[in-house]
Amino acid sequence: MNQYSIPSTGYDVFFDDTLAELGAFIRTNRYTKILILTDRNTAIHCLPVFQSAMPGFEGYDVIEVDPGEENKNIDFCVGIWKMMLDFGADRQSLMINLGGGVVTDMGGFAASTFKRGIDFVQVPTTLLSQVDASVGGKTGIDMDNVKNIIGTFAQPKAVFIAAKFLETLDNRQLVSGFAEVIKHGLIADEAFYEKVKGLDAVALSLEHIKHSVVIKNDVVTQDPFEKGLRKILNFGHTIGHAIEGYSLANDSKPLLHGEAIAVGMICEAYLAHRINGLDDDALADIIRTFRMHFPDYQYGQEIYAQLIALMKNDKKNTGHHIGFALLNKIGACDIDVFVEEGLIKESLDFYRELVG
Ligand SMILES: NC(=O)c1ccc[n+]([C@@H]2O[C@H](COP(=O)([O-])OP(=O)(O)OC[C@H]3O[C@@H](n4cnc5c(N)ncnc54)[C@H](O)[C@@H]3O)[C@@H](O)[C@H]2O)c1
Ligand SMILES: O=C(O)C(=O)C[C@@H](O)[C@H](O)[C@H](O)COP(=O)(O)O
Ligand SMILES: [Zn+2]
Repeated sequence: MNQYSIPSTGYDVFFDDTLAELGAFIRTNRYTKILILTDRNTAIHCLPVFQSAMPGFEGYDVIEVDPGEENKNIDFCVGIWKMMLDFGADRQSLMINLGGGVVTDMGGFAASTFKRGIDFVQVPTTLLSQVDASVGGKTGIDMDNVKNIIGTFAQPKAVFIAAKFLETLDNRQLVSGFAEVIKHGLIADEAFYEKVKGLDAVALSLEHIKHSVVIKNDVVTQDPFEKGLRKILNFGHTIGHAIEGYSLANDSKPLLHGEAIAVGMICEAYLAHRINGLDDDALADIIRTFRMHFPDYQYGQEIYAQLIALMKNDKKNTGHHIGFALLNKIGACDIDVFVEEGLIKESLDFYRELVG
């Protein structure tokens, strides 16, 4: 039985630990073939939960990929497309993406391009994918450490959020997802930010998850193709994605997405303070919050050229100008703020000296 749902852009986001709505969706839609995309970890921890929620439902094939951001690329996508062919998927087939943001992004991309697009649903199993990645229809893969540079806007047929999946998620992954929860408060809802900023990620309740999704969904339903408002969801990501891409290429234990954008949000809060009216207290509060939850990231000035080169691929850029979404206060964010390289480097210095 459905406990709670939110209408999005032509589909619903269901919150339901029993996955009963997913069962009903499958029964009602009579797909010719059902494929479930997992990674190795969600095959172990989440597929059995899915199977026990749907006893007797056996008519599906499973495609399993290696876990992790380093595998969110065209090679794995080709592997997925080949498996879809091998399993005989046609245009009336359904792809169920059962996993974190890597699986929902790459599975959504693979489904939205296979035979020019087949139906897919998102069953997010990490905090990050529940509060952010599964909602809004951004799908994609990375290339040459440039994040999400190939992709589509493609809406799922539904999103099914079962918080019980989080029981097997490790603490580092929970905290990574918490970065996007905090971001949602910072860009759009000061009271929510105040409520969650001091919590432990493991103490987040279903209500916090729902509210975070409501904030994201409110933005993406107003601007599904990121023509304007939706860019606020990218606060922290111009610098954060560059740091994430750099870390993926260079670190033996790369930063997770949430960890990287936490660094990015501190740098971009600094930029907001310098040029967009964010006051001293707000900057200090944001720094305190992220440093309380996230590990410091050490880097030297010698990596700035690589970071700037990565930022030059940001999708919010216009011509040679690097685009940002910057807070003007906690709970409000401006878009299309273009910042020159000298000041971006100053913000990288600011973070480096802060953690140095
Ligand atoms: N499309 C969007 O709007 C959007 C939004 C935010 C982030 N993203 C993308 O999401 C990705 C990050 O997603 P993520 O943080 O979920 O990472 P992830 O998909 O890599 O999952 C993190 C790890 O947890 C494991 N895992 C997943 N569910 C589990 C469970 N229930 N129990 C145990 N282990 C489990 C995975 O196998 C993986 O090792 C990035 O690529 C980021 O760019 C997309
Ligand atoms: O949904 C959005 O829009 C977002 O920007 C959410 C981000 O948290 C997410 O990381 C997204 O994948 C970034 O998209 P990109 O277009 O900057 O690659
Ligand atoms: Zn993000």
